[in-house]
Amino acid sequence: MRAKGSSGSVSGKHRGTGDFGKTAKTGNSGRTGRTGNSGKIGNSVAKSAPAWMADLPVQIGQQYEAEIIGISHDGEGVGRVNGFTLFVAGALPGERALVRVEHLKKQYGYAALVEVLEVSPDRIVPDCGIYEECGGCQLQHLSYDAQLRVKRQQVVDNLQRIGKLQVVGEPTIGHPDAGASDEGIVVHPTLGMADPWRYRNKAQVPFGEEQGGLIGGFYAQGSHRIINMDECLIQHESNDEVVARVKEIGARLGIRAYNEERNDGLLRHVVVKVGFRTGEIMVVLVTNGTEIPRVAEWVAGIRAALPGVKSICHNINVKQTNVIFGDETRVLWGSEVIYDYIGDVKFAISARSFYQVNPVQTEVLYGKALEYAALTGGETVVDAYCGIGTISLFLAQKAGQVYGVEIVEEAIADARKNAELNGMTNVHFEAGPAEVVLPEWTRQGVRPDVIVVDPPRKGCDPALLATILELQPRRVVYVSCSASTLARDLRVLVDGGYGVAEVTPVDMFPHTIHVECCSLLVRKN
Ligand SMILES: C[S@@+](CC[C@H](N)C(=O)[O-])C[C@H]1O[C@@H](n2cnc3c(N)ncnc32)[C@H](O)[C@@H]1O
Repeated sequence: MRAKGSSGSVSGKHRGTGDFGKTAKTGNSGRTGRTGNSGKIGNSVAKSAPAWMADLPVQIGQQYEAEIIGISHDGEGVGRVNGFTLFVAGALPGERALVRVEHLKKQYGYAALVEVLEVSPDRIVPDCGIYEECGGCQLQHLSYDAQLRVKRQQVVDNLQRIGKLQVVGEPTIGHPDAGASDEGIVVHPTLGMADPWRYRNKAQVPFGEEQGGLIGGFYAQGSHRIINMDECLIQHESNDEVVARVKEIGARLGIRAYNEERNDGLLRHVVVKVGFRTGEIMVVLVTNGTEIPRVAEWVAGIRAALPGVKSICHNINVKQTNVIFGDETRVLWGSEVIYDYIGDVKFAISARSFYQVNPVQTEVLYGKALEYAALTGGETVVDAYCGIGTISLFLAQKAGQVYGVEIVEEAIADARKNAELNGMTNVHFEAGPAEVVLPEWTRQGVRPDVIVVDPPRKGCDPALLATILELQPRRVVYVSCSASTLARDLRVLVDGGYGVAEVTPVDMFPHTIHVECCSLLVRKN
């Protein structure tokens, strides 16, 4: 394909915007002409470029027409030019686009989207006014239906490419065990949200100053520069409301924001948590200092903002770090915790405790895990990587005995408190690495009928998978936030005698590229 001239400075995340006819120009790219001066950028880079670069079919600074054939795990369009792969932020599958190469590796490169020449029917104008600057969402320029399709396809691709697993064409409805054969895995359509907005129950907003005024919002992509934000469309409305009120009160009281470079100023972050089912709100002011001036006025102002405020806390973080919380949290007013429910299970949420951020979809995900576990009341279940015990307690409602293991001691303390809160006595929690604790339980005679795993992105420890294969539970339910490590681990379990009955992707984070999955494996013999 013929190289086109460079159009000059196009930078940032370009996602064609505006009214899409046959072609669309990029959002803030300025000059997007298809011809122009290709000299300077290409030539200056070429002088210092390594020798292998000259042999590639594309060159830095040059423009090309690319066919966009997929979407990467970072949400960039995957483009092909003369058989070479270019990642193009803002381009969508099915599009043809004019792109300018910015960075090259031996096997692939990165290009800026200059102009969309053939627009995908799934492209939409993002609803959010700050989508271009903010790194929070990656897929707002793709219709929600298409997002769900793309997420399912990512799971399928990973199962096939990494797991070397066979996926049957279109999902079928049947008994969960029906697919536990060699015929192939059923990957269901992604379970999405009826209303995929305002789903987050937690906001963590950094504060700064602009022209002497207090601002709060998000960090511009790849930097620690704070951009002011009035609303975030994936946050619960009350979180936006609290942040606005904190800005107002801070400005009125002349509070200085923390400056990371100079390590001075007071207000660092405001963290807001809201219980979707209870309506209870917690506000945490994180400061660089032990005292908040005129604290009573803060408390009164925040309480007046929303009737649901049940807890106002002060976290002290005097370290020169970008870690949000410091070690000490004080209650300024109200309760130390707020409460929320997942299904019928009640959870206490403190300033520091982990809690799933999309409670609506958490119920969908755990509901799927419960369905796949097929509990009848007497089973022994192990929940490995259990966090604060959310899945354990959800399953304990239908199981004989549940054992939960988690490496973070504080999370296990929360899990025990939550079991007590719900009067559940058939759960046992232990802190430690799952790959060490599960073999210990085995030595003590624990024989699980079902093992549920919900590991971090890196997937299950090989020793844990080996123990599962030794224990041979009838069912393994694998909850995953990374399709690639899921595929790798499923291959190990399949080689060890399990059939993958089915996989259900669940959209926990609409408009972002992330996808969670719940998979059912059934022992073959
Ligand atoms: C994806 S989270 C799952 C949390 C929980 N199941 C939930 O839904 O809230 C993964 C958890 O695994 C824990 N973890 C990481 N490595 C671990 C290990 N080797 N053994 C046990 N837990 C581990 C992390 O601390 C984290 O809480």
